[in-house]
Amino acid sequence: MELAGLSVAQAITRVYDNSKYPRALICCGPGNNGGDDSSFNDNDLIVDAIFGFSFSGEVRQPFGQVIQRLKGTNLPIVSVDIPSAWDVEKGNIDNRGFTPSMLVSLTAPKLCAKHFNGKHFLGGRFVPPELERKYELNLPSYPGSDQVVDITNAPNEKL
Ligand SMILES: NC(=O)C1=CN([C@@H]2O[C@H](COP(=O)(O)OP(=O)(O)OC[C@H]3O[C@@H](n4cnc5c(N)ncnc54)[C@H](O)[C@@H]3O)[C@@H](O)[C@H]2O)[C@H](O)CC1
Repeated sequence: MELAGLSVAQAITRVYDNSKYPRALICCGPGNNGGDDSSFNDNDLIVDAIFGFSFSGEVRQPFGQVIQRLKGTNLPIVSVDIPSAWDVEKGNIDNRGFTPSMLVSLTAPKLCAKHFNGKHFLGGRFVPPELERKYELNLPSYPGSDQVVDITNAPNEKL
């Protein structure tokens, strides 16, 4: 989990210069995808760590209010693993969620990432090679000791 968090931080600093975006609001949910909450005011960027791959169905309260606020914001949103309220496989069905500016997929992109066209990083550099082979994950190479790899222009069928 710490390595996943490091990946997210590294991906954000690649795209959002810390001098221009010094304050980030981290929106966290009840599962492993997050664990914190704060105010929307006085921030430059929002990190959406509300729901990850165990999200299903329609958003239950009190999270519905948070998703509505995120739908209305003009601030850039960086989603962790899954844009919250998106169907994990089908994406933003019935426009229930928002479209983030950037997505940091962890371990491997989930099917919903096929419906995302913004800046896309892969993080979570902790998959043992034998598991990668067993599940035919076909993960891209991480440069040097980087914790993230930019997969914005990677063809969907290769992920
Ligand atoms: N397991 C791994 O290999 C790794 C996972 N990582 C991160 O963990 C999340 C998945 O975590 P998990 O706890 O399984 O699920 P969520 O974070 O999605 O939280 C589930 C949480 O949400 C509630 N919930 C589900 N549906 C709804 C709904 N419709 N409305 C309201 N609330 C809902 C549910 O009850 C639970 O409380 C994964 O995506 C990664 O971000 C890391 O990558 C490390 C490796």
